[in-house]
Formats: sequence, C-alpha cells, structure tokens
Amino acid sequence: MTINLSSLQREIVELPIGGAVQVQASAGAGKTRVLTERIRRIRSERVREGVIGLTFTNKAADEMLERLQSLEGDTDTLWIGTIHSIAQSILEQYGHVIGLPANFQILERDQDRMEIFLQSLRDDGTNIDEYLNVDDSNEKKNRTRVIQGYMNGFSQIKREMLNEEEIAEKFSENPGIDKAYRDYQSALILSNGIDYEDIIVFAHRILLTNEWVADIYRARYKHVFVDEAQDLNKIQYEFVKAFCGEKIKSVFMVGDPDQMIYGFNGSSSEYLCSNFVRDFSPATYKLTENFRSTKAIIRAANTLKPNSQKESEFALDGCVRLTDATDEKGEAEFICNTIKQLLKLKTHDDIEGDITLQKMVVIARNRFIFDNLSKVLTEQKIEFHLRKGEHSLESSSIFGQLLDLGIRLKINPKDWVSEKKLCSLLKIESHSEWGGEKKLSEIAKDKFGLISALTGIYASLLMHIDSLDLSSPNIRKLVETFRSVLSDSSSLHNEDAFKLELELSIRELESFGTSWTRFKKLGKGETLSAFRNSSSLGQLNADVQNDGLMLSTVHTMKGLERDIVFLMGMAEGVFPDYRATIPSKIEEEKNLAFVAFTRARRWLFITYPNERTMPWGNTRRLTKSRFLEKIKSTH
Ligand SMILES: Nc1ncnc2c1ncn2[C@@H]1O[C@H](COP(=O)(O)OP(=O)(O)OP(=O)(O)O)[C@@H](O)[C@H]1O
Repeated sequence: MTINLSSLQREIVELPIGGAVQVQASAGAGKTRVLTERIRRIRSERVREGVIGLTFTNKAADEMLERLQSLEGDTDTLWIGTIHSIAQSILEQYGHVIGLPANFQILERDQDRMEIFLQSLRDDGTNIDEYLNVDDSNEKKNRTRVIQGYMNGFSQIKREMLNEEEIAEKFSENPGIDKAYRDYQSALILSNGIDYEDIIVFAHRILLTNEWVADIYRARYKHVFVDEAQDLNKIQYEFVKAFCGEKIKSVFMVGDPDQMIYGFNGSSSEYLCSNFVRDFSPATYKLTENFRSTKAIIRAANTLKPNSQKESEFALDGCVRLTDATDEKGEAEFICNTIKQLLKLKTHDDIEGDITLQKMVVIARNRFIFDNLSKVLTEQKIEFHLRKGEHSLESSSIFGQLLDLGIRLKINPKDWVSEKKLCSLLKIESHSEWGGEKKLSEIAKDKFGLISALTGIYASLLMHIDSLDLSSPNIRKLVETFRSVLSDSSSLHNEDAFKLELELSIRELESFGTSWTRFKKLGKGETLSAFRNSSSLGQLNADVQNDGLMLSTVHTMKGLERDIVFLMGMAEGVFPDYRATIPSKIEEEKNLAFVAFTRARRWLFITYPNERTMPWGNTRRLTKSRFLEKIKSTH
C-alpha cells in the first residue's frame, strides 16, 4: 500500500534508523501518518527489532494498530498501547521485585481512593467523620473540597515526583500534607491497591532500580515512539527515559504544543520541546502544512494561534459561519435546522460523497451544553449519540454492582473498600473494619437486609464468584448460568421497577461477558486479576454501535476529524470556562478552542446563545467568547 507523503513528511520517514527524532507538527499536519509510516519502514528494514508505541488513549492505540495492521512479521515485537497499559503490564510481570503483591488492584474510582484516605486519617486518630458531619450544606461542600484538595495534592506529588523538601516548598500553606500523603500510601498498600499515578510511578521505579528488568525490555524493543508528546507530564516523561536508559537512542516523539490540553494532569509541552532535546539530542522537524482543513478553517485557527499552520496546495475554500441565538433553545433549533438543510442538500462540491449525519459532529466545551440540543434532536427525530470518554460506565443494577465488587474481593480479599460497599448494598453488617477475613461464600450465607425477589440469585452469584479459579476463571460459564437464571425470574413479579432492574441486570451481565471476550481476543492475559486491571484502564470497552450524529466534548474529539463541525456554546464563562482565571489556564482554554476548530475538514459552524437559563430558573446574559473576536463569517 502506498500512502501520500509530502516531501518533508517523507524526509522524516526516511531519516536514518537509530537516532532520536522530534517532530512538532500543527493540527492536521499528518503527525499520526508520519509516525505510523516510520514504524512501517523500521519494521520492514529491521525485521527483528521490536517497536514500542506509546499513546495517551486506548482509541489512539487502536487507531495506530489498525493503520499498522497490514504489517508483515512478528507482531509480538510490535507493542502499541497507552503509557498506563504498558506500565501496568510491567507491574504485572515484575511488580514483585519492588514488593508489589501479585493481586494488586487499580483503584480507578475517586470515591474509593477517598475512602482509603479517610480511613488513614481515622487510624491516625483524626475525627474526620465528625468534621464531615455538618448540617450546613455549603460548609459540608467546603469541607469535602478540603479533603479533595489533599487528594489532588497526592496526585501532584506523584506526577511531579516531589521529594520531602519540594513538598514542603510547594505546599507551604499546608504543612501536614507530607504526613497525610505517607499515611495514605501506607493505607493503599495495606489494601493491595494502587492508584493511577502509582502505575507509572512503580513501573518507573522497577526500570530505574532493576537494570536487568529494563534490559529484558530493551533487548526486545529497540525503537520507542510517543504520540501526542505535548501531553506528557513529568513522571510519564521520566518513565520513557528510564525505559530507554543508555541503550535506546531511537526515540521518536511527535506532538503539537498548541494542542496541550491536559495541564490539569501536570502535562507540559516542555518535555517534548526542551527535556527531550536536552536528553536525546534529536533531529528536529516542524510540520505546518494542514492537509485536513479548508482555507476558511485554517484562517480561523490562525486567529487563535497566529501562523501556526499553512494551507496545503490543494486546500478548498470551505466556510466558517458564526451565528448567535436569543437563547439556548434558539441555538439548539438553529443547529437542528441547519443539519436538516444540509441533509436535504444531499451533495456539495466541498464534500466527498453524500452529506450524511456521520460526516458531522457537534462539539462543546462540556457535556452539559448539549442538554437543550439533545431535547430538540429527539423532538425532531434526528438520531444522535454522545461520544464517551475512555472509562467504562459503572454498573447500576444491584446484580451488576455485586458482580463487580465480588470479583474485586475475590481477587483481593484485603480490599476492604469493596467489602464495605458490598455489605452496605446487601444491608448486612460489615464483617470487620479492615475486611479481608470473610470469604464471599460466607457473606452469601448471611441474612441479607436487602429485600428483593432476587436475593437468592445474589447469594448464588457470590458463591459462584468465590468458586472461580483465579488463574483461569470460567467467565463464560458464569455469564451463561446467570443469564438463564435471571431470564427465568421474569415471571416472579409484575412490577415495572422489578422488570427494569432485571433487564438492567441482564444487560450489565452481558456487557461483562463482552468485556471478557474482548479481553481474550486482545490476548491481554488469562487471570481474573489481569482482566480487572485491563478493564480499569478502559481497554475492554465494547465498540458500541454509534449511529447518527455525534455529540462530543473537545477532549473526547482530540485526534478525530469530521467534514462538518458545529461548535456550540461559544460564550464567555462556558468557553473559556469560568474557572480559568490565570493566564496559563486561559492559554490552555485557547488550545482547546484550537483543537475544536481544527477538527473540521470542510465547514465550521460556530454558535452561541445571548442568554442562558440557570438551573434555579433565572436567566443570565452571555457575551460572545473572546476566542471569536477575530472570526469573520465566510459566505
Ligand atoms: N501528505 C498528505 N497528503 C494528503 N493528505 C494527508 C497527508 N498527510 C496527512 N493527510 C491527511 O490529513 C489529515 C490529518 O492527518 P493526521 O490525522 O495524521 O494529522 P495529525 O497531525 O495527527 O492531526 P491532529 O493533531 O490535528 O489530530 C488526515 O485526513 C490525513 O489522512
């Protein structure tokens, strides 16, 4: 297969193999194309040398794999995944060398990590429950925010690899944080849990302190690629560096500083632009030709980031339209009507093939902006779906929750957070403060306080989970058994609530089964623990049928493109977000707006309402977003 490459793109792909390369490329300049083509070239010339490709999202990893699908050769030495999943797999293999238990579990929910923190405070004699137990709801919120502030601090300490002195300096207004942090870490370890940041922190530690482990990987993978490298944070960058050590020099990083949108996660384009240059002395390239968008869109993007991109030789004129509406409903109606007109138009010289809903997307700064639009789309019978983020939805039926909690407990009996939740769901006494003693089958024999026609099924579910073989669980049998048990229960009651709960239980059981099938198909492992951790990292989300018009936040639209883009809610306070008050935050909002504009291939419709209804009923005047100051509608 031959792929079009510009002469500069080709030059990068053809660079001698072995050295480091940095590519800074603007939106639509073909970053992903250059990266995958270079991997293809290395794979064809150095058949035996493994390649590792690091991305930030599972979607990006899947897309890269798809583009490389036709590659010949040993696929065992092509390892494409998110930084987290690759680090996690190092932990699964070699966690023991730094004392990590084999059944460690990723605590992906904020709420679970918070529970661990609260317990560590209780153990330290702090009466945290009394502190949080206040009647005044505002005060309660404030106090919860204080606790959340600590949790954010812990993440920052890990991400930025702060030592004691640096912690004292950074958190000078909160001198207790260092001790709270150490207590939190001990409590996490006691429950065999690790949090997201720990995945990278621990993998980094393994590679740094055990050269022999790092050498095993380095013997296999000789070339490292990092996509969207503008989003690296410190620990992630250091992880890549530790992976390479002195032996791997062939490191290819590509990114666009104008699209750095994860500042809240400690990301900084400095790692791509400065640290990488300092540590690896790469050949450096800049790609500015935008192959994706029409002239009108490139002009609009350049109003935000002057001279960031050039039109490609073949760029069409395209169009950008700015429209305001009286209120949010008016804005939603305008979008719906325009969509209908476009569909009626059927074809246009600017668009290849028919104009369809699949060629369009509506983007907004946050998902709440879609409320009015969703209503109007439903009324007008226009099919749509909201693009989901990376993380799987939590179960909501009791059966689904028990399945999840039961499996967590089966893997890790020390997981007292799950035990507490499971007991509270079944309305039984928690066995002990710290859990870990009671087996699921014993819990199943308890007299549940939960009144439901399904309690017998819940008990047998726990027994069944308890009997699973940890190293090779028969999940298919579990799913089949309970699908038929649940289906047979439909005649037990006629109430709507019961039927709905039953339906949801079956759906959640089936999606659990689908995740297992995906886990096996992707060859992610055999054990129950690997299955759960893979699921925590969002690697097993089923490819849901996404029909009709896509609605997406800017963050979930990153890296994607559509012929026709609607960007709605472009008013001050919404975009930029009202919380962005300092210059660096405003700059990041501008990067987000830049990402939003540049998702469009042909036409961009930007809208904003002049008035907004607040949740308590009042209305508020809105003004046009500062990011539209220099935008002029084209016709
Ligand atoms: N040399 C080329 N000739 C024609 N089209 C190209 C060329 N290079 C890239 N493209 C097309 O331009 C679009 C953008 O490419 P790609 O997605 O690789 O860019 P990107 O730099 O990763 O974009 P972004 O960062 O904005 O998501 C794609 O539709 C791609 O097929």
